[in-house]
Amino acid sequence: MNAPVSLAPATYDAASSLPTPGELCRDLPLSPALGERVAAHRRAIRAILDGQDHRLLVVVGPCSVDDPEAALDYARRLAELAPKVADRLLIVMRVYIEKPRTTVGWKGLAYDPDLDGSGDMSRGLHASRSLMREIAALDLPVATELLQPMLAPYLDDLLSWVAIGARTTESQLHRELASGLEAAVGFKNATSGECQIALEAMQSAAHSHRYFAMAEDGRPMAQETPGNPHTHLVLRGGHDEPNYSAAHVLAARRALQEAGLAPRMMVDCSHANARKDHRRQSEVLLDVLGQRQAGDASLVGLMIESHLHEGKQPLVPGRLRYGVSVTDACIGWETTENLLTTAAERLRAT
Ligand SMILES: O=C[C@H](O)[C@H](O)COP(=O)(O)O
Ligand SMILES: C=C(OP(=O)(O)O)C(=O)O
Repeated sequence: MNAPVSLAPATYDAASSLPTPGELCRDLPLSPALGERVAAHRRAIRAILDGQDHRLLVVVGPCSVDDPEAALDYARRLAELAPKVADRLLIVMRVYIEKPRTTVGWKGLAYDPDLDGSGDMSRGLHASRSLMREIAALDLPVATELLQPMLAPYLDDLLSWVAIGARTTESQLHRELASGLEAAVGFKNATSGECQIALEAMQSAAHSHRYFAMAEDGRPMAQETPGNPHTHLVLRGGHDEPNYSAAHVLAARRALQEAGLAPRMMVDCSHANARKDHRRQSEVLLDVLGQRQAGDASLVGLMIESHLHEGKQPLVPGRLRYGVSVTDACIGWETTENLLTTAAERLRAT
């Protein structure tokens, strides 16, 4: 007879234990003033999605945070620029602390803050929450991709916009998670380019769910969610084929309307829309701006992958260049500043 399957780990290593969400949030609390600020950021994003505010939502920042100091340096520059374009753009910073990988690779600050495979996840969680707190305190709304549902209760009080990525939009777990978030959620089309799964994700997330979750004290709990009405499609292209053209946007808008969903979309200027060449992001952005100027109000947002310096670098511990992406290639700060300033000017002229 087979031995009964044991679900307990063979050995328990105390060094691998993590803080509970409650413990981390007590160490790095959300002050009432910061809580108000996050609430205001969320309201501003919802107003755009509801069509009450006609500014363009721009989610911009590094592909991934590998160095919190460089991310903060970037955030300070962005926080200085944001008020100068605030009449036309609502700037939200990408603070991506976990990364989905096509096969394997570094999975982000939360998993491996030392970037050397040592995987100090406890420190990774601390660094991630601490950074998000500092960025929100600069009055920049914080955006992230929620990939591991267990991480949400460690961070969700700080998030104003959440991505469910191309590799997880079809996952029921992520739809359940989105249904309980107060932040707005963008569902990306699949890596194949298929958009239908994102529409289905929006329908699912709008409903209430009951699912397996983790409470503040780390205990499993049955989580009830109210449903999230503030979701939208993110067009990111697929298999190196862009999907931001006016024809693609029209097709997506019709599909949303036929599904009874609000016709609101964000275009990700990077990924397959840029055919994985970061320099093409400007081209995509200018095209989308042209569509907006021609009157397409369903295009409510843009996403840009940008860091302090252009390009990307291989992840070689001890030999990393400051402010250069270790995941997807990004545009540099000067290009970003010019692009956002140009975008605001063009929208003013419309
Ligand atoms: O934006 C990030 C990447 O495109 C995604 O995480 C996949 O990365 P990979 O193909 O380098 O693993
Ligand atoms: C991983 C990302 O995007 P996608 O899910 O579109 O590949 C990202 O925006 O970092």
